[in-house]
Amino acid sequence: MAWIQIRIDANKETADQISDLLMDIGCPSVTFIDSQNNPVYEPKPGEVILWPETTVIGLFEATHDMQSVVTYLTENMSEPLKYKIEQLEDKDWEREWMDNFHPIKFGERLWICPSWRDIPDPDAVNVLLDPGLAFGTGTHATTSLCLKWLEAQDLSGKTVVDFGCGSGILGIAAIKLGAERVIGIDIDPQALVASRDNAERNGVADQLEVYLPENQPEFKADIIVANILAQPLRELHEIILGFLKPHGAIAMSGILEEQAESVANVYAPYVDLDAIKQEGEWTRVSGITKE
Ligand SMILES: C[S@@+](CC[C@H](N)C(=O)[O-])C[C@H]1O[C@@H](n2cnc3c(N)ncnc32)[C@H](O)[C@@H]1O
Repeated sequence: MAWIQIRIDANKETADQISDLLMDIGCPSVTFIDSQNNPVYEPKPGEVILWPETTVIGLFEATHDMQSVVTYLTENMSEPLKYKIEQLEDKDWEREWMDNFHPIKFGERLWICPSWRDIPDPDAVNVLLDPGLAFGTGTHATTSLCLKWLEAQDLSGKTVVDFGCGSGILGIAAIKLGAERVIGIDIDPQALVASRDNAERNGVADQLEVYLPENQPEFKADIIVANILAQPLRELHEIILGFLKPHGAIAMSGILEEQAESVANVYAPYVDLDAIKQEGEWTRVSGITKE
């Protein structure tokens, strides 16, 4: 497959924002390089990039409309966009990209493994997921916070909602950790396709249902995990809490450190909240519903 990349000048303050914006528009691979010369680097969950001058590289299929990428970044960035767009030689790049992704462990027993790598521990709970598929691959701190929370729950026989399912990574992990049924909900139809494909690849398709919000059926779940953003988490709190049975467990991420208190305040009347958990600049708000 042919590829095209956008190289964007960034710094310590803007690198994460640019990475998040690229992921928002479905960029299948975001990497950082030190503008002063260090090798290509995929940050670990929650890791903060420290180089003063960083280049953020977003990779797209060659047919992608790069003008729409530039427009989206320009409209949403806090600083003027400085970038270069380059066509890539296929083979060398693909090799380098694949070399950069390794299985990642979350908690005691959960691994997210790219399909081209050996599974480090066949007896562990292994989710196969390729970083080439957008919408969440475990390398982002918000996904990591949710995976660690799920790994610590007793999911046996439970019904779980994956709200903002993206790649389906959280729902698939929940099934592999013991959940009986997962309902994935996303506003993006492509995310529903990706979730279904990934569930099939992991042999759990018969336990995962996916819906657009307007099509979701009536149901009550034991657990909900919602990795979207602070604003929709606040605005949709009645809908989100409405999915849960009494004393259901909820974990939310996609919440920046400075937004955590405002999300917690909205949920506090209905949820006995745990201590807020943080990775890098991202947080997780979780707890058990009071009724
Ligand atoms: C950051 S991704 C999370 C993907 C995956 N669950 C993870 O943890 O890596 C957020 C997902 O939420 C979806 N989303 C955003 N707002 C939503 C809403 N109001 N209702 C449902 N899904 C939403 C987006 O389309 C996107 O797929």
